[in-house]
Amino acid sequence: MQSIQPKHYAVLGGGISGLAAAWYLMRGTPPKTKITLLEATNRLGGWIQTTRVGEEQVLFEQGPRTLRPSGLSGLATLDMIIQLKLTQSFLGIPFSHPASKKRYIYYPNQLNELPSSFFGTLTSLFTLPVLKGIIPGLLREPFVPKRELHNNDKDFDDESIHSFVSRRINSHIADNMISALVHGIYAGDVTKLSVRSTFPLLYYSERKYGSLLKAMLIKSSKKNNDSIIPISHQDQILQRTLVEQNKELLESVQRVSIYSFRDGVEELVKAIENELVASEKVEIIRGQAIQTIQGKRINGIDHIISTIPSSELKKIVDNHHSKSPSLPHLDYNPAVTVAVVNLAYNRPEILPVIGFGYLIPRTTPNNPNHGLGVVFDSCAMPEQDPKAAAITKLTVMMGGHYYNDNNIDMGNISDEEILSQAQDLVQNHLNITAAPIHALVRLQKNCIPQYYVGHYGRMKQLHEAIKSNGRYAGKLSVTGASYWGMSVNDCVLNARKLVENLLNSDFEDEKIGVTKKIITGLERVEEEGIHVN
Ligand SMILES: C=Cc1c2[nH]c(c1C)Cc1[nH]c(c(CCC(=O)O)c1C)Cc1[nH]c(c(C)c1CCC(=O)O)Cc1[nH]c(c(C)c1C=C)C2
Repeated sequence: MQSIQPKHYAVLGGGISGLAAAWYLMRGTPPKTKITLLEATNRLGGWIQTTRVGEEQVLFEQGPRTLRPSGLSGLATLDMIIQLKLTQSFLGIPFSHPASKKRYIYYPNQLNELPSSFFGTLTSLFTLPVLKGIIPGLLREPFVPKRELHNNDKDFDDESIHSFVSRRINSHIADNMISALVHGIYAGDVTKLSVRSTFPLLYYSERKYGSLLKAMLIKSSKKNNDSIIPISHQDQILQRTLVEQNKELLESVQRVSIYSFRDGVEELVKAIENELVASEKVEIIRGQAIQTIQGKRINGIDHIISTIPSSELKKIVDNHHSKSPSLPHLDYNPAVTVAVVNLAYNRPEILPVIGFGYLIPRTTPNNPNHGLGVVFDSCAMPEQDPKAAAITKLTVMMGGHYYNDNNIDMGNISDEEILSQAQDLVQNHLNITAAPIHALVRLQKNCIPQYYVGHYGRMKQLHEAIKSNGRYAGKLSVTGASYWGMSVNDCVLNARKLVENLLNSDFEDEKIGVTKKIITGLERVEEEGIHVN
């Protein structure tokens, strides 16, 4: 990464995307560069939040609790972790560990263990109520015709996850297994989320091979190195570079399925924050929400990277006097609120099963508290609680799309009420009647953006609109969970690529004399669209 003229960058938002963008700018720019990170609240990290409570200092994760080392985005985060010297604190869980292998679905009134091996799969295909009808569905799948492209509009070729799975397998699987999975990642509604943007592997398997099973078989043959999901040239180069630079670490994490740190995921936030605070280039301004970014040059700032939710960006880019929005689609997708309740019990064996946890599909009857799932935290990382070896820790997650669908305003519901809902849920599902020794309630407001059907097409139009907007072209770029992937890994990778693109475009402009490329942060749309047929 290289840039010539020192510039002043503003990064809006102090969640993981904003922190990562500021950190990559700090490392890639010349000495006199100024980087101002603006965060509306008084804390950094967004929904990554780790808290220790009580005398035993029990660790509670109120946001993401583990990261995955796999894929290019996993590699980007690992690379960052090495640079931040966080490897000493690294806690990896191998694939063979129950917290990796054993996941459950609560349906209709019992825990169904999901298959984790081929032989496991065979037996559960016949026995699990949640997988009823999967055998005829899978036998039929290779013969289901590929969906026609309508009006030849490749950008808006899309459907809901529910419609895709019902069409190719059957609606029982979509309603039960897949709706549960969607609760465990997006806290979202399987009938509204875009298959193309949330499960691109399914979407591109059909587009490329005409069938999910055919795609799986072709991919499992060792001769085939083609990726099903299109990979840009930039990503291929980055992948090769990161593998080359981190060979040793990659070898050591080969068997790791998920990981965190001794003091939880927030260690990553703190490590980035510490380096930013120590840098002369960086100023962090907290507790101040930015009101507007109109005007040619805002207080001498050359470029703004917005990582705040797109609906918040809309409020500050739109000119209140004009009727049409300055930039399209920024507030199209809603985000969902998740009630996260951490519970600790002073008994080691309170759970009926061991594993990662369980998910609750939309079809589970009797779900008055809008439960999405429960994580069995103490199964995964007991090392995080050295002073409380004999405890059981759970995290109950409730709400998500249910709050939006039922117009529930959680602002009026007290923490005591939310805690009592979570206790009610674990009593009904897990038969836990004991009182917890510690409990923590956090309403994570609008924490997960929902990529509704047509998201790809809208992002392409947004990309074009930023590029052609006289006010914002070359001065504003966007990244963060609102646009393209909401996992921690996605946020880190997308921030890295945006900063690399920005700095390379400055370099080309000033050194080589070519016309500066306008970077929006949504460059991925240019590559991906051409692969749809
Ligand atoms: C019950 C609700 C939720 C659980 N986790 C989340 C919710 C809403 C949030 C969440 N889960 C994942 C992500 C993205 C990746 C990340 O940042 O780590 C987010 C925001 C990952 C994830 N969780 C599950 C799956 C299958 C995935 C995708 C990839 C992976 O395998 O890691 C399953 C799962 N989530 C929860 C439970 C109890 C569960 C399975 C039993 C909790």
